[in-house]
Amino acid sequence: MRLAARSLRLLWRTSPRQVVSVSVLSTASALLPAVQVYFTARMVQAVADAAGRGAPAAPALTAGGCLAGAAVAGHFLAVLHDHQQALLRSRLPDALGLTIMEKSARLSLGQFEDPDTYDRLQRATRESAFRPFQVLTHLIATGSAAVSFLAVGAVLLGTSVPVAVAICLAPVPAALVNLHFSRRTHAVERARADGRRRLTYLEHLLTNDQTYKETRLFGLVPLLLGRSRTLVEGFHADDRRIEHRRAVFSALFGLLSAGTLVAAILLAVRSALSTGQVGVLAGYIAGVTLIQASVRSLFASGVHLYENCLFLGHLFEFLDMEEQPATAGGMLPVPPLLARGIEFRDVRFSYPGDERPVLDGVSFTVPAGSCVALVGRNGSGKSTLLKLLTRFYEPTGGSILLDGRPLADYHLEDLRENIGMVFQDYQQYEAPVRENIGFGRVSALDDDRLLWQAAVTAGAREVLAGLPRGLDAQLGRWFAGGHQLSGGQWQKVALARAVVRRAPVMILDEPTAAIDAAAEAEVFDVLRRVHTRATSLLVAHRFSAVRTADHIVVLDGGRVLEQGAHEELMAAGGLYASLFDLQAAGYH
Ligand SMILES: Nc1ncnc2c1ncn2[C@@H]1O[C@H](COP(=O)(O)OP(=O)(O)OP(=O)(O)O)[C@@H](O)[C@H]1O
Repeated sequence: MRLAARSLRLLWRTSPRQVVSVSVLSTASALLPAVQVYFTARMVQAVADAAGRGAPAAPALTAGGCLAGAAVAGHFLAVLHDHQQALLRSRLPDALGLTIMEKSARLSLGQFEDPDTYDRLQRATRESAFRPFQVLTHLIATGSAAVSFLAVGAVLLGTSVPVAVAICLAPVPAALVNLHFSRRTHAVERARADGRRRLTYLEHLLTNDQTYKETRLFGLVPLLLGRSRTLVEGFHADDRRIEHRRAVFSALFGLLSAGTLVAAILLAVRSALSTGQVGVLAGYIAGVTLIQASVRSLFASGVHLYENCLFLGHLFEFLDMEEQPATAGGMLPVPPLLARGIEFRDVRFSYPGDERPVLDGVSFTVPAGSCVALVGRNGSGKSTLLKLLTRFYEPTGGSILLDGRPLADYHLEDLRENIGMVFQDYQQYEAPVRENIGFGRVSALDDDRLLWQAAVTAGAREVLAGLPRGLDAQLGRWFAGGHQLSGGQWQKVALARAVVRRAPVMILDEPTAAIDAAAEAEVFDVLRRVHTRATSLLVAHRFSAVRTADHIVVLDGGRVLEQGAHEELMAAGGLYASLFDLQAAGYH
């Protein structure tokens, strides 16, 4: 009931007008069977009286007219009902899709990196497309069936109470069978969350332009299709088993109601034969059929309502997920220029649900206005450190200080607004160049001069110059007229996006990995000249990039192994020197 009430609230918020009209129209339609029974009995009796005893024909015609009127009203009510229902059906999935997007926007990166969130998100997305609408439909069907049942029951009350009771109880066993199988279906669907996720991933691999080349070149398509088929067939085999058993049990128990119906009709015929009241018999036959139908519909829609509410629980489970706690921070604004810089003080970190320390007492300083490079083997914790600096995660120990104050003292949104960042896995927005750069500073989306400046600083001048519509050229292949850039060109655009922010803190995670060596040197040169006052943290594997930094910190296994200027580290002959020599040897 709680779920049904919550579903109704959800529907109400989406389209209050349609919810009211569909409910009113359904209730009105539900009263029609009682009207039908009443006037059928009146009409048949009046016809019998007119034919047998010469009574006037007018009452028969009036009752017939009312019956016809009820039929016409029923027709219009059905048309209106279908119209309102169609409006609701077309509106609901999109509105709920938006609700899911809004909720997703409030979740943390930690939640997004957790497979459990994906299970919930996927179930919520799947269910939101049609379940709330079905909840409403079945709720209305249940209500309408109850109204019909009571109304027809009231008309029939004068006939036979025991038969009416028997008719009402007959469908109960079949309904219980259905209830049992609804629970089974729900349990099975819940247990296959992992399989569903795998199937979605396989679908992504097989239907995505970015995965096309690898999957075709490595000949993975038959393998991936085979795996998808196995999963789908497994799901269908389970569903088939449940549905077969549901059908067999429903058929067996349904016989009970059919038997009762036959018995009730025989009773009615016998009683009419003894009293001669054919009108009552006609009303009785119509009523028995209608009451049987409404009781069956009451239980069937009740069971469906229950089933849909269970599934809709998935949507609520997602909507109820705890929201990003990190938004709770201090109110301190970030200064337009750092005075002291950034200090990592004994920073420790493990990912949620994983005991292993990824950062184990990291301490170093990025003095204001300087550029510090983070170097280390794959998996040494460089990107994780950046996730902490941007407060996508909180350190499990130690602290990060910005101008001497813990990060948590700053307003989270303000902190992020004051960081210009190029991510290792930066986005390639299927949007015009203007937005690909301007998303770094939404207020500058229409400021062509600023966007061009950022493009020039990031070495993307030629990229733009080569596009027919300049800033307004669409990028990517998803939408009409799009231009596909090369990997390096995309990266320059991503760099421009970070530059346009004009932030006091710049974080560059492999910002030039895809850019050719000549362009890389130029990019760093311009960056240093333009961003003389920004405090920067640079992660790079290429030593040509690392050498441009003022200070270098070498991470290994989540600890600072060594740090200093390039020459100092080379002289020390440690990991840095050996990695540098290894890379230099590659060029000889
Ligand atoms: N979301 C995550 N959940 C659990 N463990 C993670 C997650 N992201 C990274 N790790 C683990 O944390 C460790 C450090 O990863 P990180 O990405 O910080 O390394 P990195 O130094 O940036 O590596 P690379 O040079 O390959 O980019 C790795 O062992 C990785 O498996």
